[in-house]
Amino acid sequence: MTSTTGSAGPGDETAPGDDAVAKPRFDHARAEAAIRELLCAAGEDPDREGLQETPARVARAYQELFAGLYTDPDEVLNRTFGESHEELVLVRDIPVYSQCEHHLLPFHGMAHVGYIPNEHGRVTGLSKIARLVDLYAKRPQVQERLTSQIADALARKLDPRGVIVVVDAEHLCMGMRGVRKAGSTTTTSAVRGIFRSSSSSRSEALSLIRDGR
Ligand SMILES: Nc1nc2c(ncn2[C@@H]2O[C@H](COP(=O)(O)OP(=O)(O)OP(=O)(O)O)[C@@H](O)[C@H]2O)c(=O)[nH]1
Ligand SMILES: [Zn+2]
Repeated sequence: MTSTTGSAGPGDETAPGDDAVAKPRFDHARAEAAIRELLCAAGEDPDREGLQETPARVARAYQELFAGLYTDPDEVLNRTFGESHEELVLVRDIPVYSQCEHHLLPFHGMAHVGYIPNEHGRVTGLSKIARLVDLYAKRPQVQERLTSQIADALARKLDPRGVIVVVDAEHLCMGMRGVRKAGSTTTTSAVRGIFRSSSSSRSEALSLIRDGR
């Protein structure tokens, strides 16, 4: 099994029993110590009653929020099946919760993912598309990279005629701090194949994404 993240990344250790390829995993003890240290740095007392279990809780939360670092995207898309459908398949309004890699604050919104299968009609289960979005969202991210990683994984595994991905999201680092523009949203798109070369295919998909018709 190959790792998705190469050699760099948090918890960069070999999982027990996997001596063939170094597979990164979340280092819970290290994360817990770091959260305790952060509380100290903020002038808090990590031993006061309300905070005693916080480092362990936050470490568990981050293990979940960064779970996408430890899953191979190719595994998610390994199960495909033949279905003679050579028109658009579009999954709209997939909820996205990610963390901006600059501030480790959430950005959240919706992803819309469409593709046109190739002439062999290889399609994937609809849930696998939502799993793919989750996998790339659950890691320190920027919205542009999230969008293109989803498109590239689908292009690589399904060899479709085209892929279109649109993500609309609000970044809390722009709302609750810094420039404080709560409610502003960012839209990113990535198009591959026919959606790049044909403006009419792209417009049709975009209007389905926006209006459902
Ligand atoms: N392009 C892009 N920028 C992002 C994303 N998430 C956060 N940012 C931006 O990353 C930038 C980081 O800017 P810096 O100047 O290094 O950090 P900063 O001083 O905290 O910036 P401010 O947020 O402006 O206070 C900010 O402009 C954020 O709005 C993202 O997904 N894509
Ligand atoms: Zn940010």
